[in-house]
Amino acid sequence: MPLDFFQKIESQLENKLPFVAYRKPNEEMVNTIFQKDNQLHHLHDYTETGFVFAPFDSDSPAVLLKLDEVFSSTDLSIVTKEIFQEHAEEVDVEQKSLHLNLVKKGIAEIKAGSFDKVVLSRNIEVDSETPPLSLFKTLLHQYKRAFCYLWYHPKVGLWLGATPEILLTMQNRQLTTMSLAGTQNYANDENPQWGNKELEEQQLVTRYILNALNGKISNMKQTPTETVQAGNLLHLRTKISGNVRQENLKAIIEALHPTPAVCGMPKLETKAFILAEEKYNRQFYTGFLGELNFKEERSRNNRPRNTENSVYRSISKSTTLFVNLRCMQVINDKIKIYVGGGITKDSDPEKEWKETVAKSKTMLKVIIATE
Ligand SMILES: C=C(O[C@H]1C=CC=C(C(=O)O)[C@@H]1O)C(=O)O
Repeated sequence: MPLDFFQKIESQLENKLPFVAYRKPNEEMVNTIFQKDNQLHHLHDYTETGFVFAPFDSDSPAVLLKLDEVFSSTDLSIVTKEIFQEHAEEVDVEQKSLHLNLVKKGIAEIKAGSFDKVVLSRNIEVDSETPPLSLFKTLLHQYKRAFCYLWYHPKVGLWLGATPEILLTMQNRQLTTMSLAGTQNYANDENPQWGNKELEEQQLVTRYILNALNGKISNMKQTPTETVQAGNLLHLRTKISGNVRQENLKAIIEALHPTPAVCGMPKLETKAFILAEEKYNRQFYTGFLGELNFKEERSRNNRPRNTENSVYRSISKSTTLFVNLRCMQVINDKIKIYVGGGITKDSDPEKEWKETVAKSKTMLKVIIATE
């Protein structure tokens, strides 16, 4: 029953117990995973089963929620205010100048040959006393094509988001991932045009992924690059798939994360630059989250009728991880929204600032509509 569904989440939150509620892109089903105690479990080798919540910096541990109680509902009939009225934009002069300087530093390093691309970010603090569950309902209502989630652990914090980016899905040995980068505002144009900066920025991510997976997967395929909508924005996307040679999820995730869609190229140099130069801690923004080694039961019907059904049931493992973008963190009566963008030699600092402003609207609009 719909009422019970949200009431259960509410009481888990009141009891300060860990949980996640989420809906996958273009699906109806909202899933919840509850942990029965407040223990903090860390991930060790990716052979575990549970819901993973990993930070940007893989030198910090990823959190694993145990599947103590799992339930789902499709019939939620969520009604929230239709949002998307534009609101007057206040420019935070100090934030803007800090971000422009950071971007200029990044461009200077690229021009000096230190790296090819770096993703630079910032966070925006907003006052809000809106209950997180109400924010989550608005997310569900507004962003049907995104992975929408509300994640909570009393020892870690509370995060929400509506991300357009898959890190990877793995069903038995079949892997899919994507290269998502390049941004422009959505303007209801059937044939949006992309500039060279965006095309190159996205191609660089595709090349990185193909290279990272080289030797690890066979039968590698990539789709033609397409434009995809994410809320008020458009991005360029190429899907990449193949068969994993040796089932080693840890090695594949370590090869992919963080991709140049959220970090840079080369990985180590740009990660060091980000950690040193961004004057705040990204924590779980640009990390990843999702189902790890979930067991799915499949039954096959094309067998003789009079044989035991159970013989033809097989258990398969599936992992579905999303990159934590378009997200926010609730800290008492404050909300932090996290945004960033890919910087290349052709970046214009003013445009990069505007891109982060545009990206921040994905979450800002949710806060405004829910108040
Ligand atoms: C880093 C973010 O977006 C990434 C994903 C898509 C497009 C991006 C870009 O155009 O810069 C970023 O690589 C963010 O939303 O904070």
